Amino acid sequence: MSKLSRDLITPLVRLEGAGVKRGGRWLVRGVDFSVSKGEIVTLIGPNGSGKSTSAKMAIGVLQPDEGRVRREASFRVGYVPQKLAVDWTMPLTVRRLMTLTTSLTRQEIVLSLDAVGIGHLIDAEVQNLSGGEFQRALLARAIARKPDLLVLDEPVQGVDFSGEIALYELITSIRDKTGCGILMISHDLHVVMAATDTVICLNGHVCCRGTPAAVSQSPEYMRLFGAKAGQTLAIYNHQHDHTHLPDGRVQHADGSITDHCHPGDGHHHDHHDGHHRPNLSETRRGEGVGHA
Ligand SMILES: Nc1ncnc2c1ncn2[C@@H]1O[C@H](COP(=O)(O)OP(=O)(O)OP(=O)(O)O)[C@@H](O)[C@H]1O
Repeated sequence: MSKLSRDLITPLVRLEGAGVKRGGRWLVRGVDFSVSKGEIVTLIGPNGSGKSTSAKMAIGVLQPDEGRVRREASFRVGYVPQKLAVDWTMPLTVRRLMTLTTSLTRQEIVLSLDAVGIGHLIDAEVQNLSGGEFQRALLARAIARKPDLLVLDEPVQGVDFSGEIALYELITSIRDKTGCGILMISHDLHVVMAATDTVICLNGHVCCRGTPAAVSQSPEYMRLFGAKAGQTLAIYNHQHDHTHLPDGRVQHADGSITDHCHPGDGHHHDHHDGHHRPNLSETRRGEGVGHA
């Protein structure tokens, strides 16, 4: 088999029925997804639904307590964390931020900062960066490692709408130029990067998965957000047939409550085709559908 065709079919990472248990409680269970080279996978789901936990299993920071995670031997990860454990009372320049955990040459630092459009901020204090500039600095830090898999935990937090579009364009161009796989955690339940190949919706398990809708093509969407937004963002509109209650029980569409999900519920692994197809339709940004 040629290297190229092997690369196309061998995922960089694959989670198979993976779960993490802490203090007698399953944080996530039955998580199945993979990321291949050049592929963009976006995890969505409410707060506490297991997005970060699943991403941490993918990169090996957390070991699964059940199921398994297969990783391509010796692949390199670039990780943009949701939070950075930094003492913000201490002055810190962008240059120093780049080398907090890895050693990089000056040229590697300059090239990475230039690649994300903030080469001029190399000596700026991190505390003074705007939300968008800070996210770019974190992105530069991750791509400096020349990763095969780039993991981005909420890359657009603290960034306004036009900054969000610009960041998503940047992430897509990094994928196009380097061919790395991207695993992204989205802060939004319904709006994802249009270039996403697969959306995985988590709620303690995989509730549903699919491609983002081509809403971005609709004239109404373009009128609302402009043609540029349409190229960058897409709506993932989906409806679940059950709700996970805070105490771990499950409320079904008919109002009944059980300890576990029914076999016919929107679990990916209970469906014959393996996928619970989302209902894709034209929805405006911010118009939510009920999330289970
Ligand atoms: N080490 C741990 N011990 C116990 N519980 C944990 C641990 N780490 C995470 N959790 C819990 O696991 C659940 C999933 O957390 P996780 O951070 O994966 O969710 P998330 O979907 O990324 O959330 P958010 O959108 O708020 O970032 C949460 O209820 C969290 O409190």
